[in-house]
Order: sequence, then structure tokens, then C-alpha cells
Amino acid sequence: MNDRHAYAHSTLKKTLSERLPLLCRLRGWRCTRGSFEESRAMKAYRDFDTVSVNGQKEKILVSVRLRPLSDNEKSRNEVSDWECINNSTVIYKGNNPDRAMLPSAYTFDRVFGCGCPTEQVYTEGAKEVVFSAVSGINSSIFAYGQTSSGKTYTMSGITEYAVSDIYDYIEKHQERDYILKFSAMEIYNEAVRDLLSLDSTPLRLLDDPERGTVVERLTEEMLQDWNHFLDLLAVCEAQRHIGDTSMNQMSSRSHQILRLTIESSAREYQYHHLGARNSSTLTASVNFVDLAGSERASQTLSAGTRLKEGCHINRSLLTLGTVIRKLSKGGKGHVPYRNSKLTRILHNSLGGNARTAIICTMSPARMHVEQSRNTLLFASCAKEVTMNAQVNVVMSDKVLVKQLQRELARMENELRSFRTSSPTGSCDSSTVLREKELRIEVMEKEIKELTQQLDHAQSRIQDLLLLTTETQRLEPGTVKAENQDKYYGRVDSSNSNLDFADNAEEEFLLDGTSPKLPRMYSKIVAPDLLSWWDITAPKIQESSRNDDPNDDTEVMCKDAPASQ
Ligand SMILES: Nc1ncnc2c1ncn2[C@@H]1O[C@H](COP(=O)(O)OP(=O)(O)OP(=O)(O)O)[C@@H](O)[C@H]1O
Repeated sequence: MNDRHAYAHSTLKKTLSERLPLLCRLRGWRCTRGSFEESRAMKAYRDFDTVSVNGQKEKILVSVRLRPLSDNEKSRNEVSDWECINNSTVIYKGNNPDRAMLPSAYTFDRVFGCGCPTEQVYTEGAKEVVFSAVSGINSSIFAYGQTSSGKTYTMSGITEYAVSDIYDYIEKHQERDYILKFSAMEIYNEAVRDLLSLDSTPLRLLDDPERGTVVERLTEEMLQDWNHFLDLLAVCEAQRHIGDTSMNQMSSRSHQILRLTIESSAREYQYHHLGARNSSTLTASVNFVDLAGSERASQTLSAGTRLKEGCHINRSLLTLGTVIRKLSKGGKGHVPYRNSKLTRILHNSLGGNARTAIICTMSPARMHVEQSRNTLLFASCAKEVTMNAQVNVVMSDKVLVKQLQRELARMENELRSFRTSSPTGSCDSSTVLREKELRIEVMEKEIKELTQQLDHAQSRIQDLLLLTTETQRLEPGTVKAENQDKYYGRVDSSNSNLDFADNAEEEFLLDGTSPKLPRMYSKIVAPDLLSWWDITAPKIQESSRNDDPNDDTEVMCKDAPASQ
């Protein structure tokens, strides 16, 4: 980065950091830290990149889907023990006395009976959540259930319906530019693998303070069209670990996460039409999560590799169950997200910044009643988990600068139109200016006068201080005053044995002493303006008729009367 770029960079950073919070406040947005792939250097001023709006708390949308009895189950003469009695309740019809104490009816947001097509499951149990991503809210759709219960069947259908619907939506919303990106991974035996890459090296998970857990070097394909998407799905299907078990010939041995990221921004010509808010760049991901199914080794008859896979699957599902259970109780205390890669990666989709729908799949067969109840228990807990989804408005540097420039131009226009719409606008402002100038002149004059008065007062204080210092230096029996040769004092000697005539004016000498007053009683403080004293002549003991400085006989000194 050369100097000019560095300067532009720092100016831009300053502008953004100063103006964006203000803009956000004006628009009622909340600023949070960014969520972008970015270099460290750029991160500094990307702190404001992600603006979240209307953080909304809502519960996970939980549905249950009952599949028909499979051929395998039918061949074993299995009976259906479960039935959906309405849109939201599934009941246990069995009459096993051991289970008499357990609940027989379970209620969820939606339940889908064995005759329900996947399209309906998508429309009623996932579509709304999926479409949050179009408006900038992260979302996740999970399929959870025991092995062979229909998770892959359900989730692959939902993924296709969802992406197809999103393409339709984009087609109908030409006012915005959309970019779709697709990535895919599987967690197989606790190792994360990129399903869009032939390299099967496990991928590392990184903890990003802003984005949470990030899968390092995960391929992200820019989707060109619907067919491109189908091609990528086929690649994922071919790459995913699938195995033959006694329960399912095509059993998924890994958890699969397909991620569609939708970025949208207003087309240039739409900016003014839509307003600043709707012209923001939005970004959100929707995760399609097809979990591996819980399984019992006794039922799947697995051994070796299958057994090992089953152990990993069960362990990670156990952690998922624990996380959901803890979150359903308010998420207080430690939530063990880090105990499995699955819960680490899906942290945000489980009680974080996302809208989530879980579809729990069940086999109606009696032989699976235990597993089905566990699934319903998991679904019941999931119902209680509260999410906090937020709109992620992402502004790239370019978009952000553009938006700020537009905002600035708009404000300047408003100001200009305000001035022109006010007929006295310019005249008023010059009058106000003139008034202010006059006021400043008057104030300057006042300041000048006050300064002069201050100088004068200071010089007087100086004089007084000087005099006080000199007075303090006067010896007992001395009086000092400027410009006077003599002083006169009225001496009250009525109570004195000294030789004064009553109220007689006595002459004091220039040195302040009176010829008639013993020296020690002539100790008179005489500021310069004083020229007259009332002196109470003391009684003096003969023995005291000396210059004893400790004699406390009173000598009064008063200001001279004004007439004098
Ligand atoms: N709703 C349904 N209607 C008809 N057939 C279904 C339905 N759900 C599942 N199936 C069938 O049941 C079988 C098992 O389904 P699927 O592979 O989707 O189960 P799964 O839960 O993903 O199993 P695993 O966990 O072992 O991968 C498949 O042959 C599938 O076609």
C-alpha cells in the first residue's frame, strides 16, 4: 500500500467509524462486528460491516414426519404403532403394558403422516425458515432421527425444493442482484471433509471471534444456475460416506451439511426508489443438515468399520442431544458445543443467530418404538430452544462508501432545499451574522473596560500590600504617613492618669510619637489615608512607666472622620 492509498485508507476508516454508527442510530439499526472473509489489515474498519436489525427471539420450528412401513419392516410383519391424529399431534397406539406410564400423545408445530409428500413437509415445515436467508437471516434445516427413518429422503427433497424456490424468487425480484454460493461438508468419524473437493484430507476448524467456528479451506462454489446446483449435489452424493447396514442399504455414515449462501444488493437504479435501508447488501446462509442416524449395534448388526462409524455417530448425536437439552432449559451454565465437531460447526444454528427448523423422522414400526420415543424426546426439547435471529446487512467497502456518499448527498440536498424553500433564508442568516458581529464588538469594549479596571485595582492592591509590609515593619511608638509632617489625634484621657486634656487634639511628631504619650503607647498603625486618631489614653502604673513592650494597655486607632 503506497502513501496515497494509506492516506485514503485511513480517511475512509475515519469516515466510516465516525459516520456509520450515526447512520445506524438514525435508522434504528444495531451495529455489530463484521462477518466476512477478510485480511487482518482490512478488519480494522470492517468492525462496522455487519449491521443487525430487529434481533428477534423465537423458538425452533419442530416437525415430525412419520414414514410408511418399509418393505423390510412389512416383511417382518411389523405393525404401525404411531399415528398422526391431526396437524400437530402424533399418538402412540400400541398397548404395551410396560409403556403405560409413558405419554401417548406428542404435540409439535407440525406433524406429517406417512401419506404426506415431501413437498408439503418443505412448504409447511421448512420454507418460511429457508426464506429467511433471502432477507439476510441465517437459517438451518435439520433432519434428525434413527437410522432408516427417512432423513436423507426428506432432506434431499427439501434442499431441492428450497433452492428451486429461491431461484424462482430471484427471478421475480429483479430489483436486486443476487449471488448464490454453495459449499458442502461431511463429518465422518469426527473428521470434517470437503464434499466438493477430491482431496479427502480432514479440514481444520478455526475459532473466529466474529464468525464463530469456521471450516478452513472449505470450497465455496459460486452457483451459476439450477443445473450447476444439481451437478454439485451429485458430486456431494458421490463423495458422501454411505454404507450398507441391515437397517438401511444406503445408510449415511456421516453428518452432511450443505450450505447455500445468498448475497443480495439493490441494483444501482433502484437505490432511490428503495431507500437506503432496502438498498443494503444482505448476506445469509442456509444450512441443510442431514444427520447420520442413531443406531443400535444389535439392530444394525454392525461390526468393524460400521460399528466404529456407529460409535462416532452415536457419540456426536449424544452431544447434540445434550446441547439441545441444555439450551431448552435456557442455556444457563456450560453448553458443551465443543464436545463434537457437529455442534461446534452448528453452534449458531443451535441457539444462536439463526432461524432453525428441525424435522424429526420416525419409523412407525413397533420394533423401533424405543428409538422413536427418543426421537420425540429430542424433538420436545428442541421445541423449547430459543433462537436469536438477526438480519445481516453486509457492506463491502465499495458499497459502504457509495452508500455514505449517497447519504451525504441526500443530506446536502435536504439542506439546500430547506434554504431555498425558506424565502427569507439567506437574508435571515446575514442579519443574524450582523447581530452577532455587533454583539461581539460590544463585548470586546466591555472586556477592554473591565481589563482597565482590573489593572487599576491590581495596582491599588499592590500599593496596599506594600504599605502593609512597611507598617508591619514599624517599630513600637512610630507612626508613618506619606506627605504629612504632622498628625493630630483626639485623646480621650478621662480614664487616664496621663497628662492629656479631655478630647484635646494632640500633636504627633513626624515619627508618630506624641511628646505627651509614652513611647510604647504611641504604637499606632497608620495606613496612608489616616490622619486622625482617637486615642484612649491608658492608665499607667508608675512602675510600668517604662518601655515595656509587653504592656497590654489598649491603644485604639480609628479612621479619621470623612469631614476631616
Ligand atoms: N416418507 C417416506 N416415504 C416413502 N419412503 C421413504 C420415506 N422416508 C424414507 N423412505 C425410504 O426409507 C428408506 C430409508 O430412508 P433414508 O435413507 O432417507 O433414511 P435415513 O434416516 O437417512 O437413514 P440413515 O440414517 O441410515 O442414513 C429409503 O429407502 C427411503 O426411500
